[in-house]
Amino acid sequence: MLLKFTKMHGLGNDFVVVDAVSRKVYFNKAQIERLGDRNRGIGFDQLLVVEPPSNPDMDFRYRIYNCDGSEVEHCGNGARCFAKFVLDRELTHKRIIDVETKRGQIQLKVLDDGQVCVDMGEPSFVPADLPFVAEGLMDLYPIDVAGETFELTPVSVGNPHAVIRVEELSDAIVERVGPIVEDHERFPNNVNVGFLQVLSSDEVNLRVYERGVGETQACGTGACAAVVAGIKQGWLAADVLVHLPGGDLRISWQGPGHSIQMTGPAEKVFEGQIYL
Ligand SMILES: N[C@@H](CCC[C@H](N)C(=O)O)C(=O)O
Repeated sequence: MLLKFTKMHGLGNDFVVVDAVSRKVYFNKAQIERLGDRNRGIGFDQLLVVEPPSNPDMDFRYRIYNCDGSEVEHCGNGARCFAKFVLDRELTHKRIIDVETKRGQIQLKVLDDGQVCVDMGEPSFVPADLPFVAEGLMDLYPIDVAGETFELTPVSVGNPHAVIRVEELSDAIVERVGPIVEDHERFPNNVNVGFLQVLSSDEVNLRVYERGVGETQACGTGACAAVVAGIKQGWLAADVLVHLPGGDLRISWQGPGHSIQMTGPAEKVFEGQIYL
C-alpha cells in the first residue's frame, strides 16, 4: 500500500502525520518501527494518526505512537501539529477543535498568529496514576540511579513524567541518568524524564529524555509536567517560559482543579509517500 504522509515538527520534536479520516489506515508495531527508522524509513519521534471520532461530540480522534512502536496517551507538540494538519488539509475549518486521545478529550485553539494553544487537562501527582511505586505521598521522592540518589517529582499529565531539578543542564546527566530512570523498576510502564533548571520563578531551561524515543529537541507534555512540578514545589509562578533545545513554550497552570495551558508553534516540513 502506498502511504501518503506529512512530515511536521513542533520545536524540532518531529512527526509523521497520516490522514486516516479520508482513507482507513492501520499500522502494526513492526511497520511503525520501520517508518520511524531515520536511516531505512522516514524517521520521526512520533507517528500521529488522525481518525474520525468515536464520540459524535468530538471533531476527531488521533492516535500517537513513539518511534519504538509503543502507543502513548498524550503528546503536547503533536497536538499542535495535529491542529495545523487538519486545518491545512481542510478536514475542518474550525479554529477551536475538540479531540479524543488515549488520554481523554482535549481542546485546541488555533490563534491568529498561527500558534496553537492546547488545554492539556489536569495533572496528577498521585504515584499510582503514572504508575510510580512509592510508599505513601511525599513532596520529593528519592530514587536510586546506579548508586547515586536523585530527588524527583512524579507527574501524570495523561502520560507519565519524572521531573528532576538540576543546577546545571549537562549532556552527561541527560545521557547517563535519562535512560536509567526511563526504565527504572519503580516505573512499571516506563517514564519520560525531564531535567529542569530553574532560572527564575517564570523562566526555566528543560531537557527531556522521552520514553520510547530518547532525548528529543522538545517535549510538550514534558514542559507541562516540569512547570506544574515546579509550581507544586514552590519554585515557579503560574505562568512560565520554558526554553527547550528546539525553542520555547509558554505554559500556565492556576493550580489544583485547573487545566494546564500550553502555547507554541507547529510547522509543516514536507509531504511524501512511501510503500508500507
Ligand atoms: N513528544 C511528546 C511526548 C510523546 C510521548 C512520550 N514519548 C511518551 O512515551 O509518553 C510531547 O510533545 O509531549
